[in-house]
Amino acid sequence: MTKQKWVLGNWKMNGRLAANQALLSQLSQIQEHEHVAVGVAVPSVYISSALQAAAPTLVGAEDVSLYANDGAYTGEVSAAMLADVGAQFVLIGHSERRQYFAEDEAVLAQKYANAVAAGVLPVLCVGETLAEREAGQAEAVVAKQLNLLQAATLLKQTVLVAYEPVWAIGTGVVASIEQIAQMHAFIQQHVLSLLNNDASIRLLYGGSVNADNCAAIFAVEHVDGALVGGASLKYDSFAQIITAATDAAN
Ligand SMILES: O=C(CO)COP(=O)(O)O
Repeated sequence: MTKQKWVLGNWKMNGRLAANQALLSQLSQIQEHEHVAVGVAVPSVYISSALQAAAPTLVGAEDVSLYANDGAYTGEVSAAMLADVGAQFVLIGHSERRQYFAEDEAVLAQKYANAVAAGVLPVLCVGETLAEREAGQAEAVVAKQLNLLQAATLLKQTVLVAYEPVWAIGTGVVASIEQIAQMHAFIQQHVLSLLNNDASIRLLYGGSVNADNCAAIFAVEHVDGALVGGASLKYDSFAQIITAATDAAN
Protein backbone atom coordinates (compact mmCIF):
# COMPACT_ATOMS: atom_id res chain seq x y z
CA MET A 1 0.00 0.00 0.00
CA THR A 2 2.58 2.56 -1.05
CA LYS A 3 0.18 5.26 -2.14
CA GLN A 4 1.56 8.77 -2.50
CA LYS A 5 -1.26 10.51 -0.70
CA TRP A 6 -3.50 9.24 2.06
CA VAL A 7 -6.73 10.84 3.17
CA LEU A 8 -8.11 9.20 6.27
CA GLY A 9 -11.23 10.29 8.09
CA ASN A 10 -11.65 9.76 11.80
CA TRP A 11 -15.31 9.68 12.71
CA LYS A 12 -14.56 9.53 16.46
CA MET A 13 -17.77 8.76 18.42
CA ASN A 14 -20.09 9.95 15.68
CA GLY A 15 -22.44 8.33 13.19
CA ARG A 16 -25.55 6.22 12.92
CA LEU A 17 -26.16 3.31 10.59
CA ALA A 18 -28.37 5.01 8.02
CA ALA A 19 -26.30 8.19 7.80
CA ASN A 20 -23.06 6.19 7.64
CA GLN A 21 -24.32 4.12 4.74
CA ALA A 22 -25.45 7.23 2.86
CA LEU A 23 -22.07 8.91 3.32
CA LEU A 24 -20.10 5.81 2.39
CA SER A 25 -22.12 5.09 -0.69
CA GLN A 26 -21.40 8.64 -1.91
CA LEU A 27 -17.70 8.17 -1.14
CA SER A 28 -17.64 4.85 -2.97
CA GLN A 29 -18.60 6.66 -6.16
CA ILE A 30 -15.51 8.87 -6.16
CA GLN A 31 -13.20 7.82 -8.97
CA GLU A 32 -10.35 5.78 -7.53
CA HIS A 33 -6.87 7.22 -8.12
CA GLU A 34 -3.94 4.82 -8.20
CA HIS A 35 -1.80 7.10 -6.03
CA VAL A 36 -4.40 8.13 -3.46
CA ALA A 37 -5.68 5.99 -0.61
CA VAL A 38 -8.92 7.04 1.04
CA GLY A 39 -10.14 5.57 4.29
CA VAL A 40 -12.36 6.11 7.28
CA ALA A 41 -11.77 5.05 10.86
CA VAL A 42 -15.15 4.27 12.35
CA PRO A 43 -16.55 3.11 15.70
CA SER A 44 -15.97 -0.64 15.87
CA VAL A 45 -19.67 -1.49 15.91
CA TYR A 46 -19.94 -0.01 12.42
CA ILE A 47 -16.88 -1.61 10.79
CA SER A 48 -18.70 -4.55 9.21
CA SER A 49 -21.54 -2.52 7.76
CA ALA A 50 -19.13 0.18 6.59
CA LEU A 51 -17.05 -2.39 4.74
CA GLN A 52 -20.08 -3.48 2.77
CA ALA A 53 -20.79 0.06 1.57
CA ALA A 54 -17.38 1.68 1.38
CA ALA A 55 -15.17 0.04 -1.24
CA PRO A 56 -12.83 1.26 -2.59
CA THR A 57 -12.66 3.43 0.54
CA LEU A 58 -10.65 1.64 3.23
CA VAL A 59 -12.30 1.03 6.57
CA GLY A 60 -10.37 1.05 9.80
CA ALA A 61 -10.84 1.09 13.55
CA GLU A 62 -10.21 3.94 15.96
CA ASP A 63 -8.65 1.80 18.65
CA VAL A 64 -7.70 -1.77 19.49
CA SER A 65 -7.32 -3.74 22.67
CA LEU A 66 -4.09 -3.93 24.56
CA TYR A 67 -4.79 -7.63 25.06
CA ALA A 68 -3.74 -9.79 22.16
CA ASN A 69 -5.53 -13.01 22.87
CA ASP A 70 -9.13 -13.93 23.42
CA GLY A 71 -10.14 -14.01 27.03
CA ALA A 72 -11.88 -12.42 29.96
CA TYR A 73 -11.53 -8.76 28.93
CA THR A 74 -15.13 -7.57 28.93
CA GLY A 75 -15.79 -4.86 26.40
CA GLU A 76 -12.52 -5.19 24.53
CA VAL A 77 -12.03 -5.68 20.77
CA SER A 78 -8.82 -7.44 19.78
CA ALA A 79 -6.66 -6.86 16.73
CA ALA A 80 -7.48 -10.39 15.62
CA MET A 81 -11.18 -9.49 15.71
CA LEU A 82 -10.55 -6.35 13.67
CA ALA A 83 -8.72 -8.47 11.11
CA ASP A 84 -11.49 -11.04 11.20
CA VAL A 85 -14.16 -8.53 10.16
CA GLY A 86 -11.86 -7.02 7.54
CA ALA A 87 -10.65 -3.76 9.11
CA GLN A 88 -7.73 -2.53 7.04
CA PHE A 89 -6.08 -0.12 9.45
CA VAL A 90 -6.32 1.07 13.04
CA LEU A 91 -5.48 4.35 14.73
CA ILE A 92 -3.02 3.93 17.58
CA GLY A 93 -2.51 6.61 20.22
CA HIS A 94 -4.93 9.27 19.09
CA SER A 95 -4.57 12.20 21.49
CA GLU A 96 -8.10 11.63 22.75
CA ARG A 97 -7.13 8.07 23.74
CA ARG A 98 -3.99 9.39 25.42
CA GLN A 99 -5.94 12.12 27.23
CA TYR A 100 -9.23 10.46 28.23
CA PHE A 101 -8.08 6.86 28.58
CA ALA A 102 -4.60 7.49 29.97
CA GLU A 103 -2.89 5.44 27.28
CA ASP A 104 0.85 5.62 27.81
CA GLU A 105 3.78 4.58 25.66
CA ALA A 106 3.90 1.02 27.02
CA VAL A 107 0.20 0.46 26.32
CA LEU A 108 0.50 1.97 22.86
CA ALA A 109 3.57 -0.09 22.00
CA GLN A 110 1.57 -3.22 22.83
CA LYS A 111 -1.43 -2.07 20.80
CA TYR A 112 0.85 -1.28 17.87
CA ALA A 113 2.46 -4.71 18.08
CA ASN A 114 -0.95 -6.39 18.27
CA ALA A 115 -2.10 -4.63 15.12
CA VAL A 116 1.06 -5.61 13.25
CA ALA A 117 0.75 -9.23 14.39
CA ALA A 118 -2.86 -9.38 13.21
CA GLY A 119 -2.04 -7.81 9.84
CA VAL A 120 -4.00 -4.62 10.46
CA LEU A 121 -2.05 -1.53 9.38
CA PRO A 122 -1.36 0.69 12.42
CA VAL A 123 -1.51 4.48 12.04
CA LEU A 124 0.48 5.97 14.90
CA CYS A 125 -0.86 9.35 16.04
CA VAL A 126 1.53 11.77 17.71
CA GLY A 127 1.42 15.41 18.71
CA GLU A 128 2.23 17.89 21.45
CA THR A 129 -0.07 19.97 23.61
CA LEU A 130 -0.03 23.76 23.48
CA ALA A 131 1.79 23.92 26.81
CA GLU A 132 4.45 21.55 25.51
CA ARG A 133 4.89 23.63 22.33
CA GLU A 134 5.11 26.85 24.30
CA ALA A 135 7.73 25.28 26.53
CA GLY A 136 9.81 24.44 23.44
CA GLN A 137 9.19 20.72 23.98
CA ALA A 138 7.24 19.88 20.82
CA GLU A 139 9.95 17.87 19.07
CA ALA A 140 11.06 16.11 22.24
CA VAL A 141 7.48 15.05 23.02
CA VAL A 142 6.87 13.80 19.49
CA ALA A 143 10.22 11.98 19.45
CA LYS A 144 9.25 10.14 22.63
CA GLN A 145 5.89 9.18 21.14
CA LEU A 146 7.63 7.86 18.00
CA ASN A 147 10.04 5.67 19.90
CA LEU A 148 7.68 2.72 20.01
CA LEU A 149 8.32 2.30 16.29
CA GLN A 150 11.71 0.94 17.25
CA ALA A 151 10.04 -2.22 18.45
CA ALA A 152 8.15 -2.36 15.20
CA THR A 153 11.10 -3.24 13.00
CA LEU A 154 9.22 -6.45 12.28
CA LEU A 155 7.33 -4.21 9.88
CA LYS A 156 8.17 -4.55 6.26
CA GLN A 157 5.30 -2.38 5.24
CA THR A 158 4.47 1.27 5.05
CA VAL A 159 4.88 3.09 8.35
CA LEU A 160 2.03 5.55 8.74
CA VAL A 161 2.35 8.38 11.25
CA ALA A 162 -0.21 11.13 11.79
CA TYR A 163 1.11 14.34 13.31
CA GLU A 164 -1.80 15.94 15.13
CA PRO A 165 -0.88 18.83 17.40
CA VAL A 166 -3.38 18.56 20.25
CA TRP A 167 -4.08 22.29 20.16
CA ALA A 168 -5.19 22.03 16.51
CA ILE A 169 -7.67 19.18 16.98
CA GLY A 170 -11.28 20.28 16.75
CA THR A 171 -10.33 23.87 17.50
CA GLY A 172 -10.34 25.40 14.03
CA VAL A 173 -6.76 26.49 14.73
CA VAL A 174 -4.68 24.78 12.09
CA ALA A 175 -0.92 24.62 12.53
CA SER A 176 0.94 27.06 10.29
CA ILE A 177 2.60 25.82 7.15
CA GLU A 178 5.99 26.51 8.77
CA GLN A 179 5.07 24.52 11.89
CA ILE A 180 3.84 21.60 9.79
CA ALA A 181 6.90 21.67 7.52
CA GLN A 182 9.30 21.78 10.44
CA MET A 183 7.66 18.98 12.41
CA HIS A 184 7.15 16.72 9.40
CA ALA A 185 10.81 17.08 8.42
CA PHE A 186 11.75 16.23 12.01
CA ILE A 187 9.44 13.18 12.11
CA GLN A 188 10.69 11.91 8.76
CA GLN A 189 14.29 12.09 9.90
CA HIS A 190 13.57 10.63 13.34
CA VAL A 191 11.58 7.66 12.04
CA LEU A 192 14.22 6.89 9.43
CA SER A 193 16.88 6.83 12.12
CA LEU A 194 14.72 4.63 14.37
CA LEU A 195 14.16 2.16 11.56
CA ASN A 196 17.72 2.28 10.21
CA ASN A 197 16.60 4.03 7.04
CA ASP A 198 14.69 0.93 6.12
CA ALA A 199 11.11 2.05 5.79
CA SER A 200 8.56 3.52 3.50
CA ILE A 201 7.14 6.32 5.62
CA ARG A 202 3.90 8.19 5.08
CA LEU A 203 3.28 11.23 7.27
CA LEU A 204 -0.22 12.62 7.61
CA TYR A 205 -1.12 15.94 9.14
CA GLY A 206 -4.23 16.20 11.30
CA GLY A 207 -5.89 19.04 13.18
CA SER A 208 -8.61 21.28 11.74
CA VAL A 209 -7.97 20.18 8.15
CA ASN A 210 -10.78 21.38 5.92
CA ALA A 211 -11.65 21.95 2.29
CA ASP A 212 -10.10 25.42 2.33
CA ASN A 213 -6.73 24.73 3.92
CA CYS A 214 -5.97 21.22 2.68
CA ALA A 215 -4.34 22.10 -0.67
CA ALA A 216 -1.72 24.29 1.01
CA ILE A 217 -1.05 21.56 3.57
CA PHE A 218 -0.70 18.85 0.91
CA ALA A 219 1.92 21.00 -0.85
CA VAL A 220 4.25 20.88 2.16
CA GLU A 221 7.27 18.61 1.90
CA HIS A 222 6.87 15.34 3.82
CA VAL A 223 3.10 15.78 4.07
CA ASP A 224 1.69 12.65 2.50
CA GLY A 225 -1.91 13.23 3.39
CA ALA A 226 -4.29 14.09 6.17
CA LEU A 227 -6.15 12.60 9.09
CA VAL A 228 -9.44 14.46 9.09
CA GLY A 229 -11.91 14.67 11.95
CA GLY A 230 -14.90 16.97 11.67
CA ALA A 231 -14.60 17.57 7.93
CA SER A 232 -14.75 13.81 7.26
CA LEU A 233 -18.29 13.61 8.60
CA LYS A 234 -19.77 15.51 5.67
CA TYR A 235 -19.50 14.28 2.11
CA ASP A 236 -18.86 17.67 0.50
CA SER A 237 -15.93 18.69 2.66
CA PHE A 238 -14.34 15.22 2.70
CA ALA A 239 -14.74 14.87 -1.07
CA GLN A 240 -13.05 18.24 -1.60
CA ILE A 241 -10.13 17.14 0.56
CA ILE A 242 -9.85 13.93 -1.49
CA THR A 243 -9.88 15.99 -4.68
CA ALA A 244 -7.08 18.21 -3.35
CA ALA A 245 -5.03 15.11 -2.46
CA THR A 246 -5.62 13.73 -5.94
CA ASP A 247 -4.44 17.00 -7.49
CA ALA A 248 -1.36 16.91 -5.26
CA ALA A 249 -0.59 13.33 -6.30
CA ASN A 250 -0.81 14.07 -10.01
O1 LIG B 1 -8.42 14.42 15.63
C1 LIG B 1 -8.46 14.62 14.44
C2 LIG B 1 -8.38 13.50 13.49
O2 LIG B 1 -7.92 12.35 14.13
C3 LIG B 1 -8.63 15.97 13.89
O3 LIG B 1 -9.89 16.41 14.18
P1 LIG B 1 -10.45 17.74 13.47
O4 LIG B 1 -10.16 17.57 11.99
O5 LIG B 1 -11.90 17.77 13.79
O6 LIG B 1 -9.67 18.87 14.04
